[in-house]
Amino acid sequence: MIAIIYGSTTGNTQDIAEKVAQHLGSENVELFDVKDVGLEIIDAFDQLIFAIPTWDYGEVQEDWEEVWEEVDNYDFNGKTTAFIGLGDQLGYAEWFVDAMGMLHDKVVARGAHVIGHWPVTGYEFDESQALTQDKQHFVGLAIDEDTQRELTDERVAAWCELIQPQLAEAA
Ligand SMILES: Cc1cc2nc3c(=O)[nH]c(=O)nc-3n(C[C@H](O)[C@H](O)[C@H](O)COP(=O)(O)O)c2cc1C
Repeated sequence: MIAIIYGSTTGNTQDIAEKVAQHLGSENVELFDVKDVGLEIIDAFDQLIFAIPTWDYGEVQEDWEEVWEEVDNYDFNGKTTAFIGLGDQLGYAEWFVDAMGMLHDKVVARGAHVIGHWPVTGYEFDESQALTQDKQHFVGLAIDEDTQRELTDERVAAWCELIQPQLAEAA
């Protein structure tokens, strides 16, 4: 089973988490709102997808903020992990999907095996904390419901196809 753990203030990240669950097959996925369940469920899953929007100029979303310090208490060794970040590349071009990068860095430091890097092609932003070292990829799926909503469905579908074989391998 795959756990998708999300936080969402205005519902966009929840929508994307649900779309990803549909693509991966609802029978393979359990969805958790971090506001309701916290992080304890991490221990019960070896395949995790974290979904997090960025708020307030490069800050993590409020429900993630509540559990932020606790992330460091978990051991992610042996866990296959992917990330989804929501943001607005025009309105917040200097902080685009920063929170995804911040969460990624914490989880990687605790041993996670990360899958699902996603090309920066097709996005326009100035800076992001969620880039790989060569700056050619995001560390996970970047979704912009504010300015590129029309691209969301194809991005979600393509990203799910990308991660699905790696999830199957890890299962
Ligand atoms: C006040 C405010 C601040 C925001 N700050 C950022 C930001 O720093 N970086 C970014 O990429 N997006 C930013 N956004 C855009 C949100 O991340 C985006 O609307 C996202 O889809 C919200 O997800 P949610 O509905 O799951 O909370 C901001 C939006 C608002 C309204």
